[in-house]
Amino acid sequence: METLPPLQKCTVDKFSAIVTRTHTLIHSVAILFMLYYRLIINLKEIPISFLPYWFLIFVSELILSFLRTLDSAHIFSPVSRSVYPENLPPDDELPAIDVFVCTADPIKEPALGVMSTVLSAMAIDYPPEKVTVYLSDDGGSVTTLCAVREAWRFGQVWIPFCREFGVKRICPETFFQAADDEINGGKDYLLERDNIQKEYEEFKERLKKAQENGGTKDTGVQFGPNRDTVIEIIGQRGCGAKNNGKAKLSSLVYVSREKNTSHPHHFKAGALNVLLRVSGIISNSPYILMLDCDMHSNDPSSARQAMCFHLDPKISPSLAFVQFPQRFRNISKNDIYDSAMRNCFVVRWPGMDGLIGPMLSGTCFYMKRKALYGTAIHKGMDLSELKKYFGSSNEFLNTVITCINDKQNDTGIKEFADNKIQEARFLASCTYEEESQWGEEIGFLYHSVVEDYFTGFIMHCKGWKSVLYNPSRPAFLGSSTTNLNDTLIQGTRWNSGLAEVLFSRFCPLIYGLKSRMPLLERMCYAYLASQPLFCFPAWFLAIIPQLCLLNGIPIYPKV
Ligand SMILES: O=c1ccn([C@@H]2O[C@H](COP(=O)(O)OP(=O)(O)O[C@H]3O[C@H](CO)[C@@H](O)[C@H](O)[C@H]3O)[C@@H](O)[C@H]2O)c(=O)[nH]1
Ligand SMILES: [Mn+2]
Repeated sequence: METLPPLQKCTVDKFSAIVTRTHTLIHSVAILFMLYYRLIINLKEIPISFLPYWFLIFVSELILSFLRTLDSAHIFSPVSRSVYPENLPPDDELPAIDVFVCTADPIKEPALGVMSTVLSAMAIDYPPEKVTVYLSDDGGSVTTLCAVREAWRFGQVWIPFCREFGVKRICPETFFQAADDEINGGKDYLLERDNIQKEYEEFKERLKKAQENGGTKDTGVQFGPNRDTVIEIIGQRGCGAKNNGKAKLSSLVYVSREKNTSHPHHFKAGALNVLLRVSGIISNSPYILMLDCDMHSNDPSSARQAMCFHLDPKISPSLAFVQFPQRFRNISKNDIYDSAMRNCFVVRWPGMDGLIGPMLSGTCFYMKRKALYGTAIHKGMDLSELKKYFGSSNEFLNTVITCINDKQNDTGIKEFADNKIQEARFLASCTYEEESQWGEEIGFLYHSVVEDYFTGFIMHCKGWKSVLYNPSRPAFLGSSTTNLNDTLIQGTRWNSGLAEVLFSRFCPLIYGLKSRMPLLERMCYAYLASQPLFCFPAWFLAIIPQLCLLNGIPIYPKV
């Protein structure tokens, strides 16, 4: 049998595994000694008034030992991966990709940053007719709608420019800010660069005006707290005007779902599920790249890198998503709050990658659409069965059938009739999900505000796998929290979301056991879900030893 050239390789990092396992062993022995000391101590010798202190310290030590034990699973067998995109099938055989970009607040997430993400997504190195970019605007803002129209206009010159000169920094904002543009072009390049820079300044100016006027008056739509769906095909496989029409552009779609204060909107998970349905009837691509609006693409080759995993027949049948690490461009020198989250992306995720896969991390991942459609769905189901899961739109159900039969459209948007827009609006309405399994079994799950963690966990429980790919050039770059206030708000949200999972029937240690998730992977999920418990030892150990010291109460053995 002919062997195909490899698409990807996975290497176990043996040295790191030995070091970390030895460290875990030594650490565990120390923990056992400590627990032994607490247990053999004769409580009768301790004055009654000291007992509460002893008890709280002991509880803290137990919680920390428990967390430490769970944590050790992460580093059991770290792996690293490499890809060979040159071995991918020819462009016309590559599968189509939908890109989802989410924005929610036009003030906190300024239009220029959001449009940088949109433009960088449109400029990825992939056949443009196979890419459809969707912008979900949960803020329902006229400014964003105007801005995305302007972005399409600027894209007509920006994308041909990136293609022609092989620009890697495909986000215009970072391209023009950087001192070195990584390109060794001649006079032609410099001239063109100057032209594009002028166009970029004008584009920024137009965005600024749109922001000042609250959008221009001729948008033809009205937004408010209770508002209708707005879906607009901003551009459909257009051609770059400045390149004699040679360089094609991917399609761009704007979606602002219906909002009504009497219906729950389920935050980002709700927005993503609307995009899943709307994109289903527009382009129905088998793979989806998800990006937060502050996370732009920094390397055009990420799509091909991800396809090296998704198209590898050895791993692809059970592969749900390829996660890229989140990397940030605004990290301060000392990063005292670990806003870069190196503990996840550098240490824990590569370790989980050696088990059944890293957790879903909200943004920077290429997901297989089918994996979001639940495991209860199988080939041969009829429309009435599917309706119970996916709601009542026959048009959408047909796209689900195409998806589960692996017969998806590989060419992005084909033709787009007005009646489809009507159907798309119906799919984005706030009542569509009633009497369906959206958010329960289908799509992104609503059980927790950390929808990424929870959706990924359930996928792994159902037998799907994931991989982490960490290229040397960051594939995506975003902005992280940089001050204590924002870090605390974000931390509170994450921890309350994790607590929702920990104290529910989905508690990873129990639910994972029922669904036969491997023990080490279960421990990793349980570790993250148990993060909120850290607050108890943190409080107790920050207060009690000091009080005991001042009052002459011994809580540790004499040395
Ligand atoms: O109702 C909402 C709320 C948020 N978002 C978007 O969701 C993204 C993430 O929200 P953000 O407020 O920036 O949350 P972070 O804490 O920074 O996000 C991290 O944590 C989230 C929850 O786990 C993940 O979804 C994200 O991908 C991950 O980057 C942003 O693009 C928002 O615009 C919506 O679209 N609708
Ligand atoms: Mn964010």
